[in-house]
Amino acid sequence: MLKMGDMWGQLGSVMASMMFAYAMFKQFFPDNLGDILEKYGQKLVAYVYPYIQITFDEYDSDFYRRSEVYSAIQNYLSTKSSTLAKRLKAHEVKGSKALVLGMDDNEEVTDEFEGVKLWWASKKSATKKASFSDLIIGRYIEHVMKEGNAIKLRNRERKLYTNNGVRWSHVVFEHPATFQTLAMDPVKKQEIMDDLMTFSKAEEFYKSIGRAWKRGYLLYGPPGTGKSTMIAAMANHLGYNIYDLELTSVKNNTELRKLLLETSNKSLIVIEDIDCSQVTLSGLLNFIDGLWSACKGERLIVFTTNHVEKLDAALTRKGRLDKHIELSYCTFEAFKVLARNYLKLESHHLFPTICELLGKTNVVPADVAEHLMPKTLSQSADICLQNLVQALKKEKENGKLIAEEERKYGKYGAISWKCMTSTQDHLIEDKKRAKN
Ligand SMILES: Nc1ncnc2c1ncn2[C@@H]1O[C@H](COP(=O)(O)OP(=O)(O)OP(=O)(O)O)[C@@H](O)[C@H]1O
Repeated sequence: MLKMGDMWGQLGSVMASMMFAYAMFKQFFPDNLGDILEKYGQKLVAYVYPYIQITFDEYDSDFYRRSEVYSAIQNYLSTKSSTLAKRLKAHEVKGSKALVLGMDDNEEVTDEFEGVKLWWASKKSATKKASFSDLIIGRYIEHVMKEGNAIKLRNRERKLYTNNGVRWSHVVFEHPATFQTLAMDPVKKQEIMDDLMTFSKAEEFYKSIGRAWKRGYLLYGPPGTGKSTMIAAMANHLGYNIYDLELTSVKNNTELRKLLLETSNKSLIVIEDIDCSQVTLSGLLNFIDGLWSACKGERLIVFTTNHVEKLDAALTRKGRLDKHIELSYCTFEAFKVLARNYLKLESHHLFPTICELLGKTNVVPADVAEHLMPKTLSQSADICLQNLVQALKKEKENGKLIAEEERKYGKYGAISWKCMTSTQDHLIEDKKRAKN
């Protein structure tokens, strides 16, 4: 499929040239004035002709390989789809997720940067010698390079690595989760997105303070609250690969070191269910800390646990891991995201009832999502919401019974009883009947 956003993804010519000029001059001078004036000498041209033209070759003349600047420009122009060229070329690009369209030779695209209008054109033939200006070209090209490389990163095919012993193998990572579809408190969500973005752009900062460019997150919360979903959303947000490190198949520190040194930059290293591992988390962190200096580039390391209370206190104290994120039971705000995802609903007359019930129950987003997922093609949103209301009412009743048990038999008696309720609902019914 051809993607509109990739319209300018390929300049598709032997050479790309960039022309820019202050917009107001463009109104007073014909485009070919430069050629005319050039006949009368460079000095006169520089004095009268307001355009500056810079050419970027597709191939590096010394090494005969494709220029990185050229491909960053291609990526940058791929977002300038608002100014469509009339003649396009289709290209298949290695490592990119879709076929892209680019402008044909001698087509033009306009851009604006800090109030200056610029024209990009693709040409087959070599253009005349470039003249440079310090005024904006440095900053503009820096901007094009930065944006172009970021776009390339977002578009690249990403990978999910898993280890079997000391060997990484990978599949293409195509998890659809995004922060938009993640059900959680919107303020907390925005804070995490900002934190990730700040980290991904902080190379200079980390360098200036003499620290490795890495950040550690701890995600904790009951099963089904979205820890794995958040990891996928993080990787999609940043355009990073994921390394899912299975610690149980790593025999010793030498193996761990080998695996970690093989991870690439712009990656997210995940260690799930750390509370179930033989390795202590603080031991692992000490080891990793010593290792990072050998790794170039940025890495995020994410630990997950269902039982934060089991983790070493030395680890959970501030400063050991950069960010602790609790994923919790479904709130009404989180429910609204799920209703939007699954039922395309912004409001419904059952929403106030659901809001009240969620306030009185501990239900994880995975269970709410399960009820919102239509069971048949014809199942309506009304039925899904009614099923959810029924399930929440039942959960509320269970909660009341547990509180009662807790009063009678103490906390631990009630907890073991709660464990039974998830699989043996009939026992609750029996208890209820016995009470009546
Ligand atoms: N916060 C959430 N937002 C959106 N979907 C969610 C969320 N939490 C759970 N889900 C849904 O429930 C499914 C299971 O959630 P997920 O695996 O992310 O939970 P988890 O906390 O990682 O669980 P576990 O601790 O058992 O690994 C997901 O595939 C997703 O469909």
